[in-house]
Amino acid sequence: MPVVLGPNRYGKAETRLVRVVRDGGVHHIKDVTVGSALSGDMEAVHLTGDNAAVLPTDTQKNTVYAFARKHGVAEIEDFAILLARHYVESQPTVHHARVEIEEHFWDRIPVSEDVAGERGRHSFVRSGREVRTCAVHHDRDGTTTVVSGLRDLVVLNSTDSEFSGFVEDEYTTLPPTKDRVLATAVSARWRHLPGAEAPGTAYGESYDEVRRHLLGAFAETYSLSLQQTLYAMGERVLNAREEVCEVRLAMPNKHHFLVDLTPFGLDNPNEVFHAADRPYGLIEGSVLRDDAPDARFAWE
Ligand SMILES: O=c1[nH]c(=O)c2[nH]c(=O)[nH]c2[nH]1
Repeated sequence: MPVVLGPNRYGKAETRLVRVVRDGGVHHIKDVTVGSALSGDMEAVHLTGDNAAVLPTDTQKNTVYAFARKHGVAEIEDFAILLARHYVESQPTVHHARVEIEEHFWDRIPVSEDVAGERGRHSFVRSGREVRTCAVHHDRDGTTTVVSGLRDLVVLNSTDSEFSGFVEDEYTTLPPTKDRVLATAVSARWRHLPGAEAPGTAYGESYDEVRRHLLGAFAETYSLSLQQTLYAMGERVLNAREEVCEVRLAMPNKHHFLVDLTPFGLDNPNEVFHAADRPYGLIEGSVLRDDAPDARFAWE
């Protein structure tokens, strides 16, 4: 039976890079995980083993470290754009590059003024914060797409959440509730309008603001379902941030079940919960401007 090569890409996944910037005794660290995936004239390597078109994944890893030294790592989107364009522009056989980066936050460990003054400020504790993400594509036709995001942003409302009025069939046992705990770990990705990748785009400020609006909408929405909360979060970002044209959210419903304490002669007025970890509801959705331009490969 005749077979053909389908879509393919290759690259180096999860290159771990930590960069230390020294400002006298005050140090700053940037901790990122970089993945690159290239595609283009790759028929020969798959069909005959001819590697002439292949920029080794080892070289891609080295490029990440060399670029960190040459260009620094400021906003992850800018670093990803730099790398993606470099692969396409320097390699005739590479037609398309995807670079994804995750940033892991560190907090400074407070030290007493005496120690800080004498020995500097160079101690950090890994933050319990979310992970910041981005995925950049650059294509030989000149198109660059930028998707920013975050994951593991864990949030909880201890009231102002209901879930009732749902379909009940012969398998339904869930009691309707007018007051429940609503908790989730938000994964959000947002697509920047084309052109947003122009140098100088303030990705850091954009990130902080989108995060602020996601949290604000979660906290301020009286929730009738996680689906409704998801939409409100996406809508808030789109109304507030003109550089964003689409928001995709994935939110696991981290169920909190009221524990039955009657065997112990105790009541439980919405106070003691079992925080279950699985299975969990998974609510996913996209919210976009009605005039959002075609996403092309942005989400791939
Ligand atoms: O917000 C919710 N949406 C659902 O679709 C659902 N289904 C369920 O069992 N609990 C919930 N909660």
